[in-house]
Amino acid sequence: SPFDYPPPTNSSLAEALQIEVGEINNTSQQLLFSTPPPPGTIRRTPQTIIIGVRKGGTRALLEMLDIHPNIAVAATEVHFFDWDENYIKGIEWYRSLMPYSFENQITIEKTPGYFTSLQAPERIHSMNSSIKLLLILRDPTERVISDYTQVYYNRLENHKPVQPFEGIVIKNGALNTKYKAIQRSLYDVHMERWLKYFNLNQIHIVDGNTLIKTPLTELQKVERFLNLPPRIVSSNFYFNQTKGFFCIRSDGKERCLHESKGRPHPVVNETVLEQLYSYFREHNHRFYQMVNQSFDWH
Ligand SMILES: Nc1ncnc2c1ncn2[C@@H]1O[C@H](COP(=O)(O)OS(=O)(=O)O)[C@@H](OP(=O)(O)O)[C@H]1O
Repeated sequence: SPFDYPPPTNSSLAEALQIEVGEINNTSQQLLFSTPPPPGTIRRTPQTIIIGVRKGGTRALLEMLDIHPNIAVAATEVHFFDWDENYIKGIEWYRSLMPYSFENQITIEKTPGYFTSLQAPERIHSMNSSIKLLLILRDPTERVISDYTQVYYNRLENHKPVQPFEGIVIKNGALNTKYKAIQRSLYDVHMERWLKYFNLNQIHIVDGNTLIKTPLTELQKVERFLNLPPRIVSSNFYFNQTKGFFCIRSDGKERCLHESKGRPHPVVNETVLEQLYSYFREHNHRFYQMVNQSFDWH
C-alpha cells in the first residue's frame, strides 16, 4: 500500500487522489463478500469506456446508462489505463473489477482521468482498437470551477487551509495557466492525443450541460451510438427540487447522485471569469473543428 499506517480515511484518500469521497466504494469488500453471480454471466473487459472529463458529469452518465437492461456498469473508478501501478497488474486484474454480465450486455466503466492521461489512448487502443468511447464535456470554465470546488471541499473535510478561487487562478495579475484544473479544460489538447489512436466516429461526445437539463435527449443519442434498442424513457427521471437535479427512477427504486455531485459553486469575480472565457475561446474553436461539432460554451 502506498499509504502509511493507520489506513487513510475516505476523505484523506479522496484528497490524495483528487477524487470524490463518493467515488470510494470498497471494491475489495465487494469482491470478498459478493453474492454468487447469476448463471450465464461472466466478467468481461468493457466494450465502452467513459473516458472523462473529470467533473463533466461522468457519474451521472454512468448511473443513467445503468437503467438500460443491456448495460452492465463497473461500480468503481478503476484507473487502470491512467495509473501505472494498476496498469502493471495486467488485463486480468482489470477484468476482475468488471461486473458480471450476460452476453447481450455491454460492460461500461468510467474513469474521468483517462481523457487527460498521456498513456490512456495508446493503452486502451492496444486492448481493443475498435472500442467505443464516451466523452462527456461541459463549459471549460464551469469545469474549472467545479474541479476547484471538489478540491476545496476535500481540503475542508481534512482540516486543510483553503484559498479563494481567484487566489489560485490569478498569479501576479495574470491567469495561472499552469493550474491543473485549467490544463484539464484544454479539450483540444487532450482530444488531439485520442485522435492519434481512434477514429472520430468511435468517440461520442455527450453534452454535459444538456445531460443536466434534459437527460433523456443525451441518453437516447448514446443508445443509438451503442446500437442498443431504445429502453431509457422519460419516466426514468424525476426532478428533485431539493437537490436541484434530475434523479433516477428504475426497477421501482428512486435515487439521486451522492451529495458531492451538484454542489453550489463559488461566485467568481467577473473579470476573472472573462479572463478564463477568453483564454479558452481559441482552444474551444480548435476543439469544435477537430470534432466537427460545436457547443454553446462561453
Ligand atoms: N443528475 C445529476 N445529479 C447531480 N450532478 C449531476 C447530474 N447530472 C450532471 N451532474 C453533474 O456532474 C458533475 C460531477 O461530474 P463527475 O461525476 O464527472 O465528477 S468526477 O470527475 O467523477 O468527480 C456535477 O458537477 P458540480 O455541479 O460541479 O458538482 C454536476 O453538475
